[in-house]
Amino acid sequence: MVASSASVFLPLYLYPSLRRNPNPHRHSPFLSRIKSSRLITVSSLGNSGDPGGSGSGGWWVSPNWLSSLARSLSAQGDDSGIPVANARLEDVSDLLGRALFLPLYKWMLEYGPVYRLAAGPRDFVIVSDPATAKHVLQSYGSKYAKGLVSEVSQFLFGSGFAIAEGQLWTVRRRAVLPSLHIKFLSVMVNKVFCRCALRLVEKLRPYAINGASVNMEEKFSQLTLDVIDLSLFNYNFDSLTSDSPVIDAVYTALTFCHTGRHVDLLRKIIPRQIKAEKAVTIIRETVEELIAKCKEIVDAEGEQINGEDYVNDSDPSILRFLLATRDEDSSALAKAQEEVDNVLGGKFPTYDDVKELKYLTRCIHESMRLYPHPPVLIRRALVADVLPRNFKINAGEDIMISVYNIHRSPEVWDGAEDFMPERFDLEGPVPNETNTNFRFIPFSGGPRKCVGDQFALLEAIIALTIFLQNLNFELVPDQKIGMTTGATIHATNVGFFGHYYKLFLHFLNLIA
Ligand code: HEM
Repeated sequence: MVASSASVFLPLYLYPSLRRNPNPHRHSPFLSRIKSSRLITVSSLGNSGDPGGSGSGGWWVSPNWLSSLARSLSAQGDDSGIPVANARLEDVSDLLGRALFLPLYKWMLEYGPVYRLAAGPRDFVIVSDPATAKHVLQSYGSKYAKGLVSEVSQFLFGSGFAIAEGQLWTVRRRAVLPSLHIKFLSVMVNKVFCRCALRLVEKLRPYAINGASVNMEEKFSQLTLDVIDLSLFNYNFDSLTSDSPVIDAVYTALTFCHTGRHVDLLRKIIPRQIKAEKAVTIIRETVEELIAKCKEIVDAEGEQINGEDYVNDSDPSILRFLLATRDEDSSALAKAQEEVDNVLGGKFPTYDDVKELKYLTRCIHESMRLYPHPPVLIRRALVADVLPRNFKINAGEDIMISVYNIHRSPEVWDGAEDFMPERFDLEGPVPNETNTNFRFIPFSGGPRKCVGDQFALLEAIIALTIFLQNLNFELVPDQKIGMTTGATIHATNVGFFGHYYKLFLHFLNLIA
């Protein structure tokens, strides 16, 4: 029998940033009104002395202009049947400046699982209902496209796979899928996942010995970058032990993408834009170099892979997690740690061991349910459509599927806010969009579902296993940990407060 002491985890996140963009298909009279009026900017919304108040104190527009606008729009013959959310200024500053998904959740409770939101000169239909999400995600290509996400990410990714549409995307998806086959993943476990996780444990060991606290969000991000670089490109950025110009460039580009101010003419003048341009050049050059290197290896090896080795695209999984903050989460991780000790008895995890780490795997799923890494998915209607609840959608309309809302909706889950790994049957299949009927969609669903889901889940399981074998984590008390949106979800207050943990060495007590 094995006994152990404990600590805990939860997720990290990645997702596209949003940017408003005029919809040419609807409401053009209002658009031109908005463009010509001196509207307050998003950043000034957050610094208001009178948010949502009477309109005194220097506001150029009524504090409730969004709601008025939305109502005027629906009065103009909107027969969609979709309720319009009454957005106030303070909500909108949250929406655009901070954790995008939090006001969306509030409005779901008020207006139901499908509602319309006027976010400045653009309106979105927000979807928080599994059946509607399924309809939209599965109709990619025939009725829906990526739309806005592709437009705003072009600066960073060009016509890269994740944002490409049409034939270009089809060809790339067919080419990439086979490369994430099971044979590749099983090799990754030992060669990359274990290696990178152990390297991080070694970095953390002095903290555990000295009782110093550590910002774990930062460490997990570095670990992920290392894993991706080494596994996908066979390239060692070693971001855990050195400052890499490429990693710097990635951060710079992503931050710039989040703020979303890319006006072509200004790129050569404004220092921040010049810096972002340089960062993108570094990334492109590095990636081109890596691709050339990979091509050489493939040509030299000429390896053939059997069809049955390929990862099934409809399988689910997950990436990684943060340390949890609540009592029930701590006890869940203590249980996961006990499972790790029992199953492995201190040896390194292998690909086959992962099947036995059932509880730990469900902890990861549960953390992905509560903290989905892209909390929203964006689509644009290619044609007019009718959604499952009989709501009508016009061609060109933007839809935001709130994964966060679906995952936390009291209509969808019992005890939606609670961390309960056992809600996913330990003996059943790992949850995915298919076997939960789109109630659980951390990796999206339909044709544009994540291709790295298996990779991500394996990485998370192996990393967490190795951490739990070696370390105990205890959250430094009284930290204000919040969430915000960027190119990835971030914890707020990190840097001074937030996500600091005290580490302790974990001793495996083998009792005969
Ligand atoms: C926890 C980790 C991850 C999460 C939560 C995640 C989530 C997602 C989601 C939600 C999408 C679909 C977006 C949409 O429907 O608009 C997506 C797409 C994609 N993901 Fe992931 N992902 C993760 C890790 C990975 C990894 C490790 C890889 C590569 C090994 C990867 C590669 C991709 C690619 C290439 C696409 C685009 C697929 C397409 O457009 O056809 N992801 N991811």
